[in-house]
Amino acid sequence: MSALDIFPPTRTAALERLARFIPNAGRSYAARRNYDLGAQGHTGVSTLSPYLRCRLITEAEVLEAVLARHSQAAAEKFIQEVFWRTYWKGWLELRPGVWEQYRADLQRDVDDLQTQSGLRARWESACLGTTGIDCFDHWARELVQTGYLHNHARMWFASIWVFTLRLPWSLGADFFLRHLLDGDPASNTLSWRWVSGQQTQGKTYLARADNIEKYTEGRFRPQGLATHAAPLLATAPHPPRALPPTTTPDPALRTGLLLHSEDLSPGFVLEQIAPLATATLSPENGYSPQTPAPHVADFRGAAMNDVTARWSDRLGERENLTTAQDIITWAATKGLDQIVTPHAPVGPIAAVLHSLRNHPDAPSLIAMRRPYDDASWPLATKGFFPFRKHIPDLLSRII
Ligand SMILES: Cc1cc2nc3c(=O)[nH]c(=O)nc-3n(C[C@H](O)[C@H](O)[C@H](O)COP(=O)(O)OP(=O)(O)OC[C@H]3O[C@@H](n4cnc5c(N)ncnc54)[C@H](O)[C@@H]3O)c2cc1C
Repeated sequence: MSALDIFPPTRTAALERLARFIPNAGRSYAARRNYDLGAQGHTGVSTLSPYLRCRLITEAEVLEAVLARHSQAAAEKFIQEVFWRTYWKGWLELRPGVWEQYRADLQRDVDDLQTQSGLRARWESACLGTTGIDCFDHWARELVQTGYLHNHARMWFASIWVFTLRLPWSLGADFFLRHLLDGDPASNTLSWRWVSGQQTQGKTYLARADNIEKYTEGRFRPQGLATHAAPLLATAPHPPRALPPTTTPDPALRTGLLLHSEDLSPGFVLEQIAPLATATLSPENGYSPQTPAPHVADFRGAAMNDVTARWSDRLGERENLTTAQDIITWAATKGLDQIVTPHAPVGPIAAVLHSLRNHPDAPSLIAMRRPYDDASWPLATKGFFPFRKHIPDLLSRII
């Protein structure tokens, strides 16, 4: 089955998946979430991540549905995992330089692939799943075929990549970003940093054969894994910035709506505006200097078609754009005074919007942040454990 057969890119598919999962979101999730039973057996987890990633369904909707069926205590573990996503998004949003640093490190490592044939051969073998470490090879192929990996497999895979195969962490993060349907600048970059010991200073994650054997129910017991995981060279600390303020649209102005795959639930924007025209923004690959798997762009493109079809009576004419200049031309052609868009967190879409803002001919750009993000992101100043203490309060305020 292809990635898009497993993850149909529609909101209907997301809602059906959520409904199927809800009965298991309580204590059974806590008991089963760490077991990776193979591509056909990811039943202990929700597999909602591709949908949450582009907000075909939102975190608030998922949490609300879970809390309608389970108590907060029973669903504590699942709720915390959703808030891991929220925490990583907020953490990176407060420190956009970490994404820039990753992009620079990655470009350097990709350049090394051109000049160091030994490194290139080891990297290709890891990406093709021909290292001889059976579990690792299996996950490399599962990722390429399905666009998804179980969380525990991601942790083991990243650890083996860094500490056993001794490959640069940024090339591993890039391999994930080019293939995961849920590939995310925040969750992916920061998780790889966490495994390799750069996120929580001095702490690394070591994949152990007995742990892999237990949580794959004996499918694998790899030999020859690294027995030590010394943290990679620590990077300079990144003090958090304040979140930039948001502005509100002026309903009296001629308004265009700009949609993008960072947030495909535009209801909260359409409560405030009646757009004369709508454009969808799909920048040329800004996730990687290398070619991404076609299923990633196909998923995002189809998800965007799904949202524009569902909201068609509210959107006016629709165009597809890729650059800041395209947006300026579109706004001029339609005579727009104001462009309204859901806020795009750190990543390639935010980069296009940033260059639009700096362009002298650009119309005013209003990026609307959700109350969920506004309430939670500023709390991601330290580690997850201080952040976690706020979850009950956040739930009472935003759900
Ligand atoms: C090296 C590495 C790379 C990762 N890269 C990504 C990525 O690019 N995009 C991404 O969405 N997640 C990433 N994760 C986090 C996590 O593995 C996935 O979110 C999870 O496996 C998705 O499966 P699920 O929807 O079945 O999760 P469930 O267990 O059902 O959890 C529900 C939701 O909570 C969120 N979530 C769960 N666990 C985590 C976590 N540890 N960190 C952040 N959010 C979490 C996801 O949105 C997920 O859909 C990464 C983890 C590691 C260790």
